[in-house]
Amino acid sequence: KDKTEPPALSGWLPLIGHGKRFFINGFEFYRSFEKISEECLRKGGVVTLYLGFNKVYCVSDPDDCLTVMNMCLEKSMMIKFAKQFLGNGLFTADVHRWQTSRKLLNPAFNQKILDSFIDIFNNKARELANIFATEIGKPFDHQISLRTKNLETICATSFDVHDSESRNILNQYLPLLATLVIKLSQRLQCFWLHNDFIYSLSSLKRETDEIVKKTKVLCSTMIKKNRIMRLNRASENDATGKPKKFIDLILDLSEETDCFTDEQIREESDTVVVGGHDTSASTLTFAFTLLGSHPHAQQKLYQEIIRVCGTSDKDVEKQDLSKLVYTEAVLKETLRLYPIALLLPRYIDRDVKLKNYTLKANSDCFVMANGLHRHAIWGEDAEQFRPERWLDKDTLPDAKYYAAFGLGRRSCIGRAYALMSMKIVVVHVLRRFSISSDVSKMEVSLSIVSRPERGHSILLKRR
Ligand code: HEM
Repeated sequence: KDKTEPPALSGWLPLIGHGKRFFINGFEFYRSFEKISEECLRKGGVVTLYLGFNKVYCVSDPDDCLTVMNMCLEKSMMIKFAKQFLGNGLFTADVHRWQTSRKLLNPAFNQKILDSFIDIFNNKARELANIFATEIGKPFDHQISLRTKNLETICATSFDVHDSESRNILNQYLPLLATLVIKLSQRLQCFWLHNDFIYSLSSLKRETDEIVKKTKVLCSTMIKKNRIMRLNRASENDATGKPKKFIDLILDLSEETDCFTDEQIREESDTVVVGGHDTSASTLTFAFTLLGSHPHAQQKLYQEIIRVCGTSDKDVEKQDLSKLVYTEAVLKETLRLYPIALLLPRYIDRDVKLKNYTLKANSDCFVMANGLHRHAIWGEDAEQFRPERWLDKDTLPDAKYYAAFGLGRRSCIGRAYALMSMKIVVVHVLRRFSISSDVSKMEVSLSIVSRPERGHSILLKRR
């Protein structure tokens, strides 16, 4: 027996390996990965999982997670399934392409441009609170309006979408994106469809192609509209030195360099929309459910909000954001307990030496954010929702072990965007309503990202 090879996960079966742990519904899939990460932690932080004959390493030891993420920038074959839709956009791109695109697109997410979005963030958060106001006094599923508003926000900050035609596009976009995520997750879970040839013969491929086609048309229409508007505005952005929105930056780059073809602009645009709306919507759904079940934390949060932003309905201002320390702690703690990207899949392109084992080249690896976030480094209360842990620098583990936005160089480009926009939503909602809920009833499901699926409803009371 090769002592450098990590121990196998329990429950291996001939031919299918651990495939049974995948071929299940979304709730069971989430639960399955909770169990895998528990076993992984018990067995020392690294285990091997087999999907048919394919080997996938699962890693949750903090230092080993960092080693993998620093050494391996290539995404695993399973992430590349999403290329059918996102092509060589940042999230799915091969490393070589990714390096160029990431450098060119970083400026679309810098602090200066984020600051210019503050009015949009405030307006959208206020609209959301107005929708919540119609639901007072009865339990309701806040996830639906969060998804809709977040999609509107990401599109309003990345593109110019103002007229009724653009709004019409957005209405069609949301259900198509939701269906696509389900279809891509189905391929991930049916491990025999990981083989490109078998997949090419499947009805799932044909159905997915159909939805991809429709989604591409919507995004391309939005890009075309922006191209025309940009021509009409001439080079106004350059003249005034105003920071460029994502779409203006990428259209300029496509003219100045040969880095982005029309299809690549579409791929990057869809990537930003997909990466930017559902993740924040799920995080806020978790956060409000957790706050509703932890009145003490909610009260502390409310006190901070009225101290920094006041009780009136005025906008959150730029200088308020850094003072919303507990608000940020609540969001980080939510993502520690419920990381939206439960798994960070990487391709192991060379032998990777870990503390006790060696991961062999040409295999896949899941860096398990849920295991890492519940590791002993977080203390004995790692299972509990305790935003205060973020305020105590003496006991808080090093920031490099927090994987909610990924680890290492290939982490989330929208991290600062996400924290800023979510803080503003929390202020607008908490200032107007108190929340109650029962997180013990919440069931989480995993389809690409994790999301609350049942039992997460909240009850609002006007303050
Ligand atoms: C709470 C909100 C968010 C969470 C939890 C989140 C999480 C993540 C994670 C974990 C990754 C890395 C995945 C990996 O290593 O395999 C990632 C990548 C990415 N995210 Fe986010 N994200 C959020 C919000 C956003 C927003 C608002 C945007 C856009 C405005 C965005 C755009 C992206 C993009 C484009 C990538 C790919 C980056 C690259 O490979 O260079 N995300 N995100």
